[in-house]
Amino acid sequence: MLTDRTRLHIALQKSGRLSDASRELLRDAGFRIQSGKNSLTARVENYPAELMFVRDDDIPTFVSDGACEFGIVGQNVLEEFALGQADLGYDLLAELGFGRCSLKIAAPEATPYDGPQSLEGQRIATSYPRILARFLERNGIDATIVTMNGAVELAPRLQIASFLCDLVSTGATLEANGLRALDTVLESQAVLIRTRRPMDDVRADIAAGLMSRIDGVLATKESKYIMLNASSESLKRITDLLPGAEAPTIVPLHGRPGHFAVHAVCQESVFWETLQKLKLAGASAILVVPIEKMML
Ligand SMILES: Nc1ncnc2c1ncn2[C@@H]1O[C@H](COP(=O)(O)OP(=O)(O)OP(=O)(O)O)[C@@H](O)[C@H]1O
Ligand SMILES: O=P(O)(O)OC[C@H]1O[C@H](OP(=O)(O)OP(=O)(O)O)[C@H](O)[C@@H]1O
Ligand SMILES: [Mg+2]
Repeated sequence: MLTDRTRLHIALQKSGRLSDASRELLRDAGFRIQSGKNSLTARVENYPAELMFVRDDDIPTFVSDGACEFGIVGQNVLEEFALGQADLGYDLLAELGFGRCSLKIAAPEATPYDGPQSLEGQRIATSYPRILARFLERNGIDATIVTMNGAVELAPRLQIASFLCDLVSTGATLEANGLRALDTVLESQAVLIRTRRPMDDVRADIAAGLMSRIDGVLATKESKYIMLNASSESLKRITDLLPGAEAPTIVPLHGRPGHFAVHAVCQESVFWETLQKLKLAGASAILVVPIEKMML
């Protein structure tokens, strides 16, 4: 099938850990997606873009080759791909905040470990041989890498290797297999990538529109609108405490001389600790509300 060159193509994982959150991100950006889960492609009804549902391992290749202009993939998969390339064919545009996991060295509970030197001369099973090879090289360790495509946690029981290097999130899979995490090789989350292949002007415009909407969604995810009251003496201390807020709006409170309402967009998470500090600094009637849309 020839792809439609007047539309953008976005590669997403078909079914797996990143599928739902990838679609949700696009929906939050206002893109209406037509198809159900079993189709291999879907049109965006209200934007000249088409989604291609593929295995996550293929996403870096499709984007580098320009078959898809954009892709959403885990940094672990992207890094493993990149380490096998002489030149990169994509740019990393944004970290998306989901699909967080770590690539960790693990071994059966009783295996002693005093840092990477304990791996010297050992066999380590992994689906990420290039990332593991870099970790070993950086630590000056000589070990044998055994590449497996899945079920890496079984390697010690099968006596294929005494250590493994695999993705860990909650640690439940390691625990269920009598394993313990020993070292972190890579921290990962889903990222948005764009091809380095040149686009014609029309598609470059469509791509810029898509990016601006996604940037908006990412900015609103962390951002909150904060409102509070403060006296003139506490204003400076309070505005200094507002996380990631530029130029708050400060207006006098009607009928309360020397008192002000402070409104600000905070572009970082607002934690309970921050609210407590604001209160101690003299703020009252503190409200934190989510922001639905933002265009920067
Ligand atoms: N336990 C986890 N928690 C959070 N994110 C994870 C976890 N495991 C993996 N991920 C992230 O999600 C990505 C996809 O994981 P998944 O297990 O669905 O991949 P897969 O089985 O290789 O799928 P595919 O069929 O597309 O090849 C991983 O590459 C990683 O970035
Ligand atoms: O630390 P945890 O929260 O237990 O998560 C880790 C597990 O999650 C991933 O596999 P997944 O469940 O996606 O299945 P897969 O191996 O079939 O891809 C990963 O490969 C680990 O096995
Ligand atoms: Mg895969």
